[in-house]
Amino acid sequence: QLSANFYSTTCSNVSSIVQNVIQQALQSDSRIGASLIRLHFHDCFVNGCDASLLLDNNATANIVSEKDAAPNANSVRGFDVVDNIKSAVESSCPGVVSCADILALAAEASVSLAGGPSWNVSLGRRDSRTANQGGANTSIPSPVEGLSNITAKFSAVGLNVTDLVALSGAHTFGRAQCRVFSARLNNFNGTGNPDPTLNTTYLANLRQICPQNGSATALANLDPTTSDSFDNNYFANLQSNQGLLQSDQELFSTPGAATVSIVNTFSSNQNTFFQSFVQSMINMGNISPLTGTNGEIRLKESIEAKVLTKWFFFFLKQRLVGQISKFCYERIS
Ligand code: HEM
Ligand SMILES: [Ca+2]
Ligand SMILES: [Ca+2]
Repeated sequence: QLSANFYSTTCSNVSSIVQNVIQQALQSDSRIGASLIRLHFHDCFVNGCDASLLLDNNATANIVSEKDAAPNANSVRGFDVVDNIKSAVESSCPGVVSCADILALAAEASVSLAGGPSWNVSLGRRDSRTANQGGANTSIPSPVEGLSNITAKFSAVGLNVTDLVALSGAHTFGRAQCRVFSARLNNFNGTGNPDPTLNTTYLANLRQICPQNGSATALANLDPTTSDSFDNNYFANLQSNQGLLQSDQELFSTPGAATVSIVNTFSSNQNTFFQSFVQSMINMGNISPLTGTNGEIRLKESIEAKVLTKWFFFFLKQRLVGQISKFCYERIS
């Protein structure tokens, strides 16, 4: 249903608009690309890729925001850049491009700007009028729930074990807070010892970043070797017991798991990883999108902007629209 040329007549340069805003944002925040691809992931796993994640709490509209679900609260970031992207897209192509497609395009741009593969993003998703906080709590994998549960959560949205390993490769960039992996450092599962699948030098480094009475929100690189580049080093890290999250290391260290040989393949051949990653991003981006006349194209237009449109003050309208900041965070009907 989705198609790469969905906006070819209505917003033909939408990809480059998105890419330019992210390139700008990267100047002051080397982490932002990682944060943006994660938004697409956390959106797609809950009610499909429909920008449900972006809706803010709103009692009158009956929205209980997914942003406050456990996997997202004090964790997902990058909404200000989503704002800037929507704003830039609106000033070239008013009212045409969905927030859900912006998240998909931002994910691709973030990967390619970090040195990873580029691909044609399938487009035509529309935005939800609902959010599902309960769904976000149950459907998004936790880093401590074990490989079989995580595999089941991927399977529930139509993704297989190859998708799981390939997409986990997104942990080749970005950061994680001490609180999501510190259980591995000292008293793993009540053993009184650290996780035995942690490389000892790496363990010592992590203990420095996350001392026992230190800040739970201190940050470690998900990829200790090439922290901001999109490459296949993540898989070599797993082979040397340097996966940061329990869920990362289990892909390689679970005896007999189907994921082990896939990690080995991706570690030995970056091209194979890149090709699989692209295919799996397309698979993830296809999770139950709203299309046709379902959903809406979110845009919080001010009353003034609507009146001005009526009176054909088109340039003024565009300027006004450019000044509204909450584009993707409220449903419009
Ligand atoms: C396989 C199951 C997965 C689990 C359990 C998981 C878990 C996590 C956790 C716990 C964090 C750190 C959050 C924090 O400290 O605030 C994180 C960060 C991240 N995740 Fe995942 N993740 C998974 C899959 C994915 C997938 C499929 C993608 C994208 C395709 C992805 C992309 C990222 C990125 C890029 C970051 C860093 C974000 C930043 O620096 O802002 N993850 N993940
Ligand atoms: Ca969603
Ligand atoms: Ca890397």
